[in-house]
Amino acid sequence: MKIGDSAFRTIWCDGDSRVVNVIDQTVLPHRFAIKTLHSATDAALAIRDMTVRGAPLIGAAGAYGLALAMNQDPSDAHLQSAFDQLLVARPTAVNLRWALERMRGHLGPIAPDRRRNAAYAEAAAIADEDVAVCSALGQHGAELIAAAWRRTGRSQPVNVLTHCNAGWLATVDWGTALAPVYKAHRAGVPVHVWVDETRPRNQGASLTAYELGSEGVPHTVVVDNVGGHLMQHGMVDLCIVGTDRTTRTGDVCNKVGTYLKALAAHDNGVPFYVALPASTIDWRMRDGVKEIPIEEREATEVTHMSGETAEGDIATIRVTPKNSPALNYGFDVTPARLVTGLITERGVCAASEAGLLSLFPGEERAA
Ligand SMILES: CSC[C@H]1O[C@H](OP(=O)(O)O)[C@H](O)[C@@H]1O
Repeated sequence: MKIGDSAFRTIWCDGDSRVVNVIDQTVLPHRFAIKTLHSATDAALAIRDMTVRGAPLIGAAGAYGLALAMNQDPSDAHLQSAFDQLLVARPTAVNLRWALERMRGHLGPIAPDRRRNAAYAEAAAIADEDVAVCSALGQHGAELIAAAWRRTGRSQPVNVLTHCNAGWLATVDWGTALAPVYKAHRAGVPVHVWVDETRPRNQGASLTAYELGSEGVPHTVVVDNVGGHLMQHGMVDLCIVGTDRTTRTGDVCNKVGTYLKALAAHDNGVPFYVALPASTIDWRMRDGVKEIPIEEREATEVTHMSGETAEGDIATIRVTPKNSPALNYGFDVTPARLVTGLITERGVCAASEAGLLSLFPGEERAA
């Protein structure tokens, strides 16, 4: 997507030097900085510290992390050790395992002395596919927004509520939950987005607002807990969120707080959609609440906040008493019964095994 007059992806390879560049998302929106990755360790740290974040982007970063590993040492042992190091960088987004397993499966049969070029090519293919897939799901989702606009008699903008950041910064480009918003906006459908700030890392306030502002999409940043009030007062036409892992039965794991938005939407008859590429479906799992690993991050993400001072400096402050413990679960699971539909690159389906298999036949074997 565009930043100013320049088009960007979130991750790209400098072909000559074989290093990997990423937008440093820890300093947005106050700074725009590029971080260069030279090794699998750099990639693992970038995933772990959320320099790069968002399920599809985490997958692409893992893939390029293995390419960087093959650039250093293409041996079987290093392929496996880099795979293991990258896999544990963050536990919830299934895209990381999906991308690493795809890369290892592709590289394993190749002679070590021919792995480097093959690794960069496969990582680039994963990135390019993500762009195409998110563009396609954006088109399917845009039709839902256009239908909502028609239901208003084309008399007012469509109000979409989203949680966290599932925009182009969470993918290689376009995004998942925001891809339909961008496609609708560019097609002339008036849309306004309620942006959940999304404590504690504030991906909504810092990243979603930044993206929407750069694209000229009207939006309003709101505190996480106002969503239910907005829905009670008819101020939300539909919710669209992303996901880090969706089970074959349609249970959705997403940034913590998503489940509470889904409950409020269900209680107020507001359609609740989840946008996801196939790489986010975990066909091995059936019960999201029981099976999906929920990342627990450092308590300091809750007890402290970072931002820009009046002087333009980036500062971090404590927002809790020094001796108050804090608990920081990063995700929660929304049961399929609360999900109106899943927006995928192949179309929109019910949040159910039958719905997913109607779009992705042949996955029965993973039952
Ligand atoms: C398109 S996946 C976006 C997904 O990832 C975010 O989590 P995090 O920022 O911690 O990587 C959040 O769950 C988003 O919905």
